[in-house]
Amino acid sequence: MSGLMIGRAWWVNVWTGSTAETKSHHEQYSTLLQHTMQPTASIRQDDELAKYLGIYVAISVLSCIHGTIRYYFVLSAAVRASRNLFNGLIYSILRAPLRWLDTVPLGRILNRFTADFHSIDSRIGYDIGFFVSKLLEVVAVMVAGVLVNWLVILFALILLVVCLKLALSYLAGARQTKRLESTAKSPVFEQFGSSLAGLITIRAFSKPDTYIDIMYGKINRHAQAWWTLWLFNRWLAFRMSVVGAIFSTVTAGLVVYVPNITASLAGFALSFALQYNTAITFALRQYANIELNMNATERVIEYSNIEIENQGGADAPAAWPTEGRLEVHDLVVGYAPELPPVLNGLSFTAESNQRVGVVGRTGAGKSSLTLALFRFLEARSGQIFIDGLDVSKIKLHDLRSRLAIIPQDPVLFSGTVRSNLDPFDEYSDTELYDALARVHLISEADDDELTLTSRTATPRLPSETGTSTPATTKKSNSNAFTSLSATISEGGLNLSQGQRQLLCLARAIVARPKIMVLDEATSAVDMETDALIQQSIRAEFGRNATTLLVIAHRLSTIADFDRILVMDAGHAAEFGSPRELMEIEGGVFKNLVENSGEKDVLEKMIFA
Ligand SMILES: Nc1ncnc2c1ncn2[C@@H]1O[C@H](COP(=O)(O)OP(=O)(O)OP(=O)(O)O)[C@@H](O)[C@H]1O
Repeated sequence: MSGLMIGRAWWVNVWTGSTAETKSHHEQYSTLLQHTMQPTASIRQDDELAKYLGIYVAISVLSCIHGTIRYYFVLSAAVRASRNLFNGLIYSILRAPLRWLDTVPLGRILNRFTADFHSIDSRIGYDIGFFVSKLLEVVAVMVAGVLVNWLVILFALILLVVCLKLALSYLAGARQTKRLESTAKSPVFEQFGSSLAGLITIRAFSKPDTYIDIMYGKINRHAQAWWTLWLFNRWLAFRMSVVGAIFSTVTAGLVVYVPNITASLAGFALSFALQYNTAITFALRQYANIELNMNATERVIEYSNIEIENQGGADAPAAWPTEGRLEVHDLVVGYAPELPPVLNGLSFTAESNQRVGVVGRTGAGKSSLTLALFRFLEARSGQIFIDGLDVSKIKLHDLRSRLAIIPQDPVLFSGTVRSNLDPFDEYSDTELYDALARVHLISEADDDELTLTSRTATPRLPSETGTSTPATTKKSNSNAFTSLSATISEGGLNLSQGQRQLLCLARAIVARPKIMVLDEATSAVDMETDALIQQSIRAEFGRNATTLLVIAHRLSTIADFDRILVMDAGHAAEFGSPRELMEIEGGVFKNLVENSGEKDVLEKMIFA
């Protein structure tokens, strides 16, 4: 019989693993039951039995308490902590400086928002709750042990020390491996994101297999770390089970061979050994899990503490800018402290409502000027004044909300034509259709018709109407945007590049800012549509309305503007009216006009 008991204790510990807890409960109750059912009167009437039963009731009550703590305090605290972490991360990422966004790969940021937040949301709260519950169980079982026999506690302490030592050894290796595992996940995200973005190019060059191999390589590197982590886990689990089994076996041996031990104490000691072992094993494993998953918290906090753009400053007057006068004084700007400046003492002034064209060779600093205007690049020295107000002294939000830009790469969001044109729902349908007509995404005839009707046309995708090619004529675009509810997919991918630019232009027309920057905003549309749009820009942002800063690769776009800024190596090589610049012998602008291939047209525009 004693041999059977020892054997069973060993079997339960070594081979049942995670179900050991359930088994141990079963064990202790069946032991008690066996004792209760013993025909020996001395055991049935044993006073001690009542004491042990009382202890089990106390453990059950504690179990209810730790259940409550686990679900109502620990988990809800974890949810609150996760929400705070998420808010902190999103706040930082949205205000991260340009340089940080340039240098940190998107995959790393995605990893924080996906895998790390999965650990924080789903694992840590659960692990803490489980750890607390098992810790309380350990305490309860130990208290029960003290009440029964000090000898049992001696063994319990030995077991605790051995398990702690094992857990610490495990953590020393697993901690680093977990870091490696988290780091190895980011390249998988990066590779996936960039492959998706370049899918058409990859297929065009018939290189899908190469990219699949690269992807497998990155997945393998991640899997290596993940596999090693699980080996660590098994290492700990096996050793804990062996130690537990030894502890149970020794206890069972004591029960059999110690003279004068009562049946109730024997039953208690055995069930105690099993339950204590399970509790301590799970408590330590959960603690280890918490520590490893805290790695995700550490990574999120790291990105929440990045140096963000300076948001402070004075409030800009409510109506600012009223005139739209732009002055740039000796502006020096660089992309990073360690990089050379890309604007080197740039100076020019755009008077109120003037149209200024910006030209120059690739890399001359045209786009950098627009970034400096919006303070994506902070000035190293020099100032930008708008209506006499130094833009570096006002709140970033005030500055960026009062100016408008149409960048080289138009930005559209998944939604509808309406949500892209008017994200804050501030304008009527009539105004939005007018804007679409002005950029020739719908024809004037469509606009008139739509203005008269209720505009409840069924949403139609440009692809469904066969107009997914760039806007060319009024007629060919007439159906694409006739419903403001028409769907725009993520990044405007169901539109052509030219249509995306035009939609951005329509968005700017609706907002009617006092200063507007167009960075090669119509570079992807054909000549005919470009000419129509230029007409619209002149009509919409003409005299007494808006100061326009237009970066253009086609000289015809800006040839009749009020001022031309010719940039070279980050400074103003020439600045003046097109006529004045044409009179400079050997001047850069004059050279550009003469070598453009449309000299006659341009001269006609300039000297008209
Ligand atoms: N994100 C960046 N990080 C570091 N340097 C940059 C970055 N973007 C541009 N530069 C550098 O700044 C300089 C000016 O670039 P910018 O894009 O302003 O030129 P550009 O005149 O607009 O050219 P393009 O007509 O080709 O758009 C270039 O030398 C370029 O290498």
